[in-house]
Amino acid sequence: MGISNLINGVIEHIVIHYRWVLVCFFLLPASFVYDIYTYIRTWIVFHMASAPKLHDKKVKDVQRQVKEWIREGKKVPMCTARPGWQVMSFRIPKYKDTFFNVKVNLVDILEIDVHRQVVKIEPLATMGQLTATLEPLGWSIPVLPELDDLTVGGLVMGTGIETSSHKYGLFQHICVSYELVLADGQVVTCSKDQNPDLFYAVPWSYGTLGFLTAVEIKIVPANRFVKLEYFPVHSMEHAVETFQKQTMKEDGNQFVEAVMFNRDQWVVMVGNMVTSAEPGKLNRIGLWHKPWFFKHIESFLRSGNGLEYIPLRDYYHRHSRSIFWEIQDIIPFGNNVIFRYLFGWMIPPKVSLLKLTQPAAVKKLYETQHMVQDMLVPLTKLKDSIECFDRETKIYPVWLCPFRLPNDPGFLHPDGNQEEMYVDIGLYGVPKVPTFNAEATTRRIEKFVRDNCGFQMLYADTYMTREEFKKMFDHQLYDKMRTKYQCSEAFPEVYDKVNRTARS
Ligand SMILES: Cc1cc2nc3c(=O)[nH]c(=O)nc-3n(C[C@H](O)[C@H](O)[C@H](O)COP(=O)(O)OP(=O)(O)OC[C@H]3O[C@@H](n4cnc5c(N)ncnc54)[C@H](O)[C@@H]3O)c2cc1C
Ligand SMILES: NC(=O)C1=CN([C@@H]2O[C@H](COP(=O)(O)OP(=O)(O)OC[C@H]3O[C@@H](n4cnc5c(N)ncnc54)[C@H](OP(=O)(O)O)[C@@H]3O)[C@@H](O)[C@H]2O)C=CC1
Ligand SMILES: CC(C)=CCC[C@@H](C)[C@H]1CC[C@H]2C3=C(CC[C@]12C)[C@@]1(C)CC[C@H](O)C[C@@H]1CC3
Repeated sequence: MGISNLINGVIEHIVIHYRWVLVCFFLLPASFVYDIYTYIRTWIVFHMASAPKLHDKKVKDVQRQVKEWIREGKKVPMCTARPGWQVMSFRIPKYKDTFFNVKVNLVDILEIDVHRQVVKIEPLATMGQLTATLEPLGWSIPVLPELDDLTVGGLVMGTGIETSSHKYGLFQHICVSYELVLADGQVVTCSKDQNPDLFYAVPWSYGTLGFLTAVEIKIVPANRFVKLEYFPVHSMEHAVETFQKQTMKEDGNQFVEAVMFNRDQWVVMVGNMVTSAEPGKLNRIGLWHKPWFFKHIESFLRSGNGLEYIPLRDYYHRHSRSIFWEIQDIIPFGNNVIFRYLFGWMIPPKVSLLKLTQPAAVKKLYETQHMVQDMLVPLTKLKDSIECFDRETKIYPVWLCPFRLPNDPGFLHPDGNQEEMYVDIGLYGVPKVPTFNAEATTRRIEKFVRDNCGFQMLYADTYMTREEFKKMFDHQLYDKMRTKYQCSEAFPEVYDKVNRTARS
């Protein structure tokens, strides 16, 4: 007994402290091969131009599966068949094992209509795929969430945010129309003019109103570079003021974000697209040997204000290589210059593969001593929120990204009756307060956010009760649509998919 405990302890120590061995020798090559596979597949699909032709056939297959569920007596609710390990969150949804799994394998970009300025995309197309497609054509989508593997479907049914959100809103606010297969198997299209109630109820519905089969998203002209200015600030009061000023600026910055390295050490960044770069100021931050972007940002705290030109796609995916700053816990020496030159081209390991291969000891460690949360609060509450999160977690760096929240119908709208500026506060990392307890701390933070008219992003762990959840999110329109489209047997409620006990 004593020996087996000792052996288990040693194994656990190795698994936790030397995870990089598995990651470097197996996951990085596997991620690389997987990327090449996706790249070749996409290339073939595009060059055979088969994607648009096959769309209707693929939608019919989704309808066929829903009708099969009806024929079989609607025994259990439905969900997509996308495996839980591929989902961009800490957790694996438990319901995937028991629900009726519907395969929605629609992975292509269908049409780029430059006259209407929209791109029509299938739900499993990823952000990496979209930037790779649109950029060479001189287009982009106005809000491009940065992790390459985020899917269009997940961002519509969940939510998406980027540094241009203070201008354009969340991912849902750049969507023009959705095509869905409903619980009775019929296909509907909804937009602001056609079935508007359904259109406003779809975002944040987490696949509980129907299966998404295509989305039309606005496109905007894209320039080659982002002129990025860095403003290091050394006091919280001044930093909050700078961040608010840059967000609300009259003539408008195209991109605004800030990274806090501790309560009083911030770097506020503002960017604008430009067609050319000043000589000597071009920085291709996406190259394999470049320092992790958050480390690069931190260097401005020492060197003072900065200005550089970054290729557009490198800017969009600037946090991808270091998975924000999560990679430092996985490959602690990964930012070492020798490692970067030798192996940087294989970085990052795929989030899905990290999830799939994480040993039980690592999972437990992340559950109890790690936090991944995005809290959306009114910009006017930024200082109070930071003080609360600092008191509760002392997690740094912290990501700050402002966004415009229009007063549209649906799951979330501002407290007053008019549009309001909000800010996403992203906490990713190891809490440094001795009192941290995953459930109790998160519940206190959730209460603070609710009391301040804020929202929690639901890819993260939510510990709220159903009543608290309904207080945070306005269910009126959602409930109406669930009744109208007979969803009660077909899909669970959002809460039943996202609460902590629904995910393992
Ligand atoms: C005119 C045009 C039309 C196109 N139409 C379609 C279409 O109808 N359907 C379609 O699916 N594609 C379409 N594409 C996409 C095309 O196949 C992409 O350009 C290709 O995926 C890679 O482009 P790249 O060489 O710029 O990628 P790179 O810049 O070499 O890619 C680098 C990184 O981008 C990310 N990435 C690239 N492709 C993907 C992907 N498929 N999935 C996930 N991440 C990826 C990965 O992180 C990858 O490591 C179109 C492209 C063009 C130019
Ligand atoms: N910058 C950003 O904005 C970031 C956002 N995120 C979050 O990540 C999540 C997206 O991750 P991703 O892995 O792409 O998506 P997921 O697979 O996590 O999907 C999210 C939800 O959308 C539903 N869904 C997805 N596709 C369809 C479809 N075709 N029809 C019906 N329902 C669908 C899923 O339903 P089901 O459960 O049935 O599969 C699931 O409930 C979002 O919640 C987003 O907020 C994460 C990191 C960064
Ligand atoms: C920008 C916004 C709104 C959110 C960013 C969230 C991400 C930083 C996290 C979403 C899923 C997270 C996972 C991990 C790191 C942080 C995220 C990418 C891991 C890779 C950490 C290591 C674990 O072993 C697996 C995790 C899977 C999910």
